[in-house]
Amino acid sequence: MSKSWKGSTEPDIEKSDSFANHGSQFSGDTEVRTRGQVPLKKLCQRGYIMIGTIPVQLQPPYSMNLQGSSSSPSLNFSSTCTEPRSMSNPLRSVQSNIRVMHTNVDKTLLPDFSPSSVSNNSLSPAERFPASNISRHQGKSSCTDHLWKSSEVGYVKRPRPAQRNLNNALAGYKVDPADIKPFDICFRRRHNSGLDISLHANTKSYTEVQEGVTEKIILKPGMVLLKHYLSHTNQVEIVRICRKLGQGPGGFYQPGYKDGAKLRLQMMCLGLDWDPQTRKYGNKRSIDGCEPPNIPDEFRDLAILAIEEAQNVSKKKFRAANVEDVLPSMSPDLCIVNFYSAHGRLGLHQDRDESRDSLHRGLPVVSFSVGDSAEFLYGEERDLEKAEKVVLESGDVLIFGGKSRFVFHGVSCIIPNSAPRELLEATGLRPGRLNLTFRQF
Ligand SMILES: O=C(O)CCC(=O)C(=O)O
Ligand SMILES: [Fe+2]
Repeated sequence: MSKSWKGSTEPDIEKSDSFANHGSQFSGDTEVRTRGQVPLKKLCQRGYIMIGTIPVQLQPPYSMNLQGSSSSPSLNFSSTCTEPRSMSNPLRSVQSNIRVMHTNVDKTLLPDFSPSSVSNNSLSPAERFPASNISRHQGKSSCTDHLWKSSEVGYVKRPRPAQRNLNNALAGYKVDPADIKPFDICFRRRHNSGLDISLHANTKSYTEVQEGVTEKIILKPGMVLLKHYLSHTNQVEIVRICRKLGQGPGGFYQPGYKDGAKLRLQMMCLGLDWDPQTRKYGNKRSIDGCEPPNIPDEFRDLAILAIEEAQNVSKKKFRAANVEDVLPSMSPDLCIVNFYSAHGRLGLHQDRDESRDSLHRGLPVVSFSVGDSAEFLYGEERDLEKAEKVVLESGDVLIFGGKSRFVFHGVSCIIPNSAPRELLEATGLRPGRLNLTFRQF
């Protein structure tokens, strides 16, 4: 998303109590973000003293980056999501056209709607991300904190906070360990499903709510909803992989804005990092210098197949000589993964932080929903009164490109206890919703 979304109009943001102490962890100036070694003299200028050869930080944040708009009109969703909703689809048999995802993982939210964000993209992709930088790293993390290691079961050992802070300070990054502590989207005792699932007491079974051929709904030209497109196997793998990546270097964290407000979700970027403060993409994230994990091939393949499916239905509907004019193809090179807990939301926004070329061509955003359902709003204007509403359920894929690339959209609420029972039993997923949005920079 061009997370402008999450930015300025975000109604669900909460002010961090610890803003005074931690706000600038996210908003260092460009010097602070300088990659590689920071000259010791500069460290001292920034509030470090030297003890022997070790620079020690005296104060938290030096400079707050307050440039640009940090606030915007607040939009209040009048949420009605208090009850589980009945799922709309009748019983169907499992669709066959979705590949079962492989289990090998090659190691590996959000935008701005202000018109100015497009002008931020005035450089070509090549200028902003030279080819050498945009290629994904293979296997190894280049996180400044080289002590992070994945264990076989997918958990990570991290260095102690003091060591981590020192490493990052030396490398020019400022990290508040509280903001990057590993976030596990699943309950740890996943095999004790009786205990876990009791927290989702009203969950429905797939067999009650879906299974079957994908229902394809054209919401607007270029905007297609594929109901129940992701198979159970796909969804389980998505949870499993996101869980693992989310706890490693470059994994989930709760992002914040320049003004210290926090987004009401956990976010992780794959392929390229998206910075909610600058609304720009980059190869490393500014909080701790970690490179985003690669987009797993399985995810990419599913996203591409979903676009083809949406193109097929669009072609029929609009009798287009060239379906690319209605809904262009896209090869994802970045993915923003959001985990919304029960109270997660996302304000109305447009996704427009991708490259000028990508936006100009209307290359689509592909959005996967897994877990609890969400009330999703969309419309031509940033106006809640005029917005249309659709419920996105676990397994749904939403695609918006072409003329709908700049549609305003947001999540007004997460519907409690609406995740499929089998998914929870297979994964131990916590209450909440996993959303993956794929784009091409
Ligand atoms: O969670 C969703 O369905 C929407 C996410 C979104 O709009 C974004 O990440 O830009
Ligand atoms: Fe978005």
